[in-house]
Amino acid sequence: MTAVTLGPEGTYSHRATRALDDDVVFRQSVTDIVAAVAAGEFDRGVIPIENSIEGSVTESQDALAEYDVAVVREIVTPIRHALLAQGPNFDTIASHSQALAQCRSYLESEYPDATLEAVSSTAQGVEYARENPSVAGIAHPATAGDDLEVLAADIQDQTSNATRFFALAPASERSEAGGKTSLVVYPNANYPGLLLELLEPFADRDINLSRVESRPSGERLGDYVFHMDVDAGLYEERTQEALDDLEALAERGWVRRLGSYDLEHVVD
Ligand SMILES: O=C(O)C(=O)Cc1ccccc1
Repeated sequence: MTAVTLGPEGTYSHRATRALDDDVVFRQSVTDIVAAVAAGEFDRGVIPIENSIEGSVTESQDALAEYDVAVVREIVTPIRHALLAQGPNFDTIASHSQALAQCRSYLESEYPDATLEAVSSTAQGVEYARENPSVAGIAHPATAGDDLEVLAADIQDQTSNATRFFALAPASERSEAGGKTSLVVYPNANYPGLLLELLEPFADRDINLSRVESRPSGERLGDYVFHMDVDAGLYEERTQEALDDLEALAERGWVRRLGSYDLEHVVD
C-alpha cells in the first residue's frame, strides 16, 4: 500500500506515517494530501490534526469538512524540536507554523531579532537551512544529517509536546469499529441553545465527547462547522441513535461521519 504525507522526508508527519508500514510519497500541503486520498490516488494519507501546545491544525480540519474521506487510525506521537543550522550565524528561522508556535517563548528569549518564516513543513525549513547559512530550521534532530549542526535540542515551550495525526483512507473504507468516532456537523442554523442541542444526544446516552471545535463555515460571518470526537464506535446502537438525533437537528445542513478507529500511541 502507498501512503501520502507532508514532505519532504523527515517531517513529523513522515515519522507518524511509519506506523502504517506503507510505501510513502510526499505532498507539500495537508489539503493536497486529503484531496489526493479523496480522489482515490493513494490507499492512505497521514495528516496532523491537533497539538498539545498549539491546538488544532485548522487547514486539516477545513480539508476534512471539504473532502469526503474516512479516518481509519489515530496516531499520537511526542514532538521534540531542535534548532538546526550550518552554524550559529543565521538571521532567519524557517519552519512549519505549528513548530514556530510551539517554540514561541524559546525563540522570543533566545533569538528576539531573528526573522521567523513559516514554510510548508519542518523538513522543508531544514532544506532551506542546508542551502543557506543565514537560515536555521526547527525540526526533529534526525533531519540534521551530517551537514547541519544541532544548535539546541528540546526547544518546545512545554516538555510534554504531542501531536495527534489521522490516517485517512478513501471514503469506501470507512469503519464502524473502534472506540472513538470523528464527526463533522454543519447545522446551517443559528438560534439560542443550538450548540447545547447538538451536544445533548451524546450526553443523554452517556457518550463522552473528547473534542469539540468550531470552524468558520466560509458561508457567512458567525456561521460554523463543528468538529466532534466521541468516545464510542459507530457500531454501537447508542452512537447510531445519537447520530439520528444529530441528523434531525442538522436537517438544513449535513453530518459527516469520518469513521471509527482505536487510539494508538507511537513512541518515536
Ligand atoms: O512540518 C512537519 O514536520 C509536520 O509534519 C507538521 C507538524 C509540525 C509541527 C509539529 C507536528 C507536525
